[in-house]
Amino acid sequence: MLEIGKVERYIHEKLKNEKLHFVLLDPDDVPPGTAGKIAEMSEEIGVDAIMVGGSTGAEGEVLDGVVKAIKESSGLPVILFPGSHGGISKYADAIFFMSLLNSRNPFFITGSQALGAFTVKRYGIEPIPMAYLIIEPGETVGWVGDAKPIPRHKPKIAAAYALAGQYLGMRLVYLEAGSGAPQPVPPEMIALVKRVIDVPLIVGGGIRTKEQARQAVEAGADIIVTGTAIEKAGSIEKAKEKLEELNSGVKG
Ligand SMILES: CC(C)=CCC/C(C)=C/CC/C(C)=C/CC/C(C)=C/COP(=O)(O)OP(=O)(O)O
Ligand SMILES: O=P(O)(O)OC[C@@H](O)CO
Ligand SMILES: [Mg+2]
Repeated sequence: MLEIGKVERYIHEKLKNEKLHFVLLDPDDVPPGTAGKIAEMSEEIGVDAIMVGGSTGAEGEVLDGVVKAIKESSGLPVILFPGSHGGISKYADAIFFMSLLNSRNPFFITGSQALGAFTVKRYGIEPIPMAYLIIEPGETVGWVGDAKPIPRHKPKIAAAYALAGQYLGMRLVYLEAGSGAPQPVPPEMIALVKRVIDVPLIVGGGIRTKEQARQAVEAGADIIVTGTAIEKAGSIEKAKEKLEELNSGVKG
C-alpha cells in the first residue's frame, strides 16, 4: 500500500503552524565544505529543509559530496531537486519527483522520470510528486527544460496548470520564476493559484529580500525557496545575515 513518507509528513506537520523556508544549494556552484556550513547555519536559524540540485552539472560525485556534507553537518531533511534523472543521490532523504508540466518536451514531463524511477526505488529515496511550473522569465531552467513559460500577467494559466497537476495526483505545486530571476513570481499569480488548489504551494526564483519573501507568503505561498541570494552573498558571514533576513521574512 502507498504510504506518505517521512519528509512529506514533516512538511505537512510543520505547515499546520508556520510557513516554511527551504534553502536550495546547487552542487555546481557550492563546494561540499561551504554547503555543510550553510546547512548548519540554516538549521540554527530555523530553515526547514535543504534542497539540492541544479540544471547543469549537479550529478555524480559532485552531487554525492554535497549531499553527504549537508547530512553530516545538519539534521535537516535533504530533498533532491533534480534537473534530470542524473540528479539522484543515494545519500538524500527525499526527491521532488517533479514533472515540468509546461514543457514542450515530453522528456521533462515523463521521460526523465521514467529513467530515474528505478534508481529512486533502489536507493529507497522518498519520492514526493510535484507539479513544476515555469513562470516568465524562467532563466536557465526555463531554457534547459524547454518550457513555454507562463506569462507573468496571466495568473489564470498558472492556476489551470496547478489544478491540473493536483488532479493528476501531484501533492505539491511549485511556481518557478527561474534561479536568479530579476523579479520573483508576481503576488497576484501566487494568490490565484493558492485560491484554486488544496495542496501546498512552493514559490521560488528571484527572492532576494525579506520584503519579497514576506510578500510571497502574504500572497499565499506555503513554502519559499531561496538559493542565489545566499550562494552569492560573498562570504559565510554575509550568507548567515542573508539567511536570517530571508528566514525572518518567511516566518513573519
Ligand atoms: C524526477 C526526475 C527523476 C526528474 C525530473 C527532471 C525534471 C522534470 C526537471 C525539470 C527541468 C529542470 C532542468 C529542472 C532544474 C531544477 C533546478 C535544480 C533549478 C535550479 O537550478 P539552477 O540554479 O537554475 O541551476 P543552474 O545554477 O544550473 O542554472
Ligand atoms: O536561486 P533563486 O533565485 O533563489 O531561486 C531558487 C529556486 O526557485 C530556483 O530553482
Ligand atoms: Mg543555481
